[in-house]
Amino acid sequence: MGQITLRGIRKSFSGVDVIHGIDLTIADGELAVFVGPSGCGKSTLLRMIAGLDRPTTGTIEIDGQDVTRTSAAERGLAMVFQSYALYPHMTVRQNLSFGLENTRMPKNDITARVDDAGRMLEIMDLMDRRPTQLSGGQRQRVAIGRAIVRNPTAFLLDEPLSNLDAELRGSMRAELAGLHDRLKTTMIYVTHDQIEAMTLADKIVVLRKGVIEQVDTPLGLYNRPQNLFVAGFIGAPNMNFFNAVAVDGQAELPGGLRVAVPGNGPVTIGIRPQMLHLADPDAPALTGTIRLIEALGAETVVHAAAADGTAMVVVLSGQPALRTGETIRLAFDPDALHVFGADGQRLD
Ligand SMILES: Nc1ncnc2c1ncn2[C@@H]1O[C@H](COP(=O)(O)OP(=O)(O)OP(=O)(O)O)[C@@H](O)[C@H]1O
Repeated sequence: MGQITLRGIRKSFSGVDVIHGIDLTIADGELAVFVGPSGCGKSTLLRMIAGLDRPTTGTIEIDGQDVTRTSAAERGLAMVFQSYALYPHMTVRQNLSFGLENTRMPKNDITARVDDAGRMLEIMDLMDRRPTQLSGGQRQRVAIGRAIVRNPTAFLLDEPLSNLDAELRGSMRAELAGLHDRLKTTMIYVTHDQIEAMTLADKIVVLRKGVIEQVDTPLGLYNRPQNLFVAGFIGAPNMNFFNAVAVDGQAELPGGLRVAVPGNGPVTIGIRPQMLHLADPDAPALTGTIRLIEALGAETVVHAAAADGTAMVVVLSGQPALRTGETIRLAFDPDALHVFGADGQRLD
């Protein structure tokens, strides 16, 4: 089991509030990702779940038991950090078994667990090496192995891949997802990288300034962001935003294109760069002047500016014949629009 519930969690450091009241349940077996910009409180939240920090107010439950005042060691959780924190003077095998040697576990059982983890992570041939003789990816595997051998109720991972280069990060991400599929143990994973969050998570918790902005599946966040912050944070390149005024259920985009929108008064209309395509010559269109073209082969990223100066980014498939300085005329499916009110909340 490994259900984790946070109720009314607040945290202040020296009188400054950094977590403003968080209620959240992570189901048993779920892979939840905390994502948000630097300083939003992801690590602080994880450290409180781990028992390394105390909440100022609120309670933390694991499988229905209040553990708010329980020590880190007694919570049955395993934490993996960005800095692998391996013991440099010990071999890989010793690093893996060390945490179990202080328990009453028989030696044979320890060896069996360490071998299981070693096989799972494909590091059996590295067992006699010391951390300095390992690559960054191998070290991170050992750090994860050290968490696995403890057979924890849940894994808490704080930016575990951020020391690795982009390619290795991608393959380790896939390995972690595979590991979670096999172990089916609750995992909470902290990252500021929304692509990492999108590819790994069952559930994403988007944080900003110590507040939860939205909790949803990756596609739930992508398809129906509840506010401007989530809309702008999830998805790459970022969503395009146009300020407009809704009158009688209609608003005008740059170029004079009228679209149906819910509500009245000032609105922000969002369209993802991938949802735009070139308009037919005579059709009404969203228009802008092309500033920069990035030809990536399979797709072309066009940076343009509307007449009022609003920047927009368009991802077109293939290699359309476009030039900087030209006007680009764009169309989209009306369902692709995201409309937000003056308070930044989604309107439909
Ligand atoms: N021990 C501490 N004392 C004082 N302030 C702290 C302490 N730990 C964290 N903070 C503050 O709390 C806020 C949240 O920090 P936290 O490390 O949780 O953010 P984060 O989302 O994990 O950021 P990052 O992605 O940069 O690691 C920040 O403003 C930080 O300066």
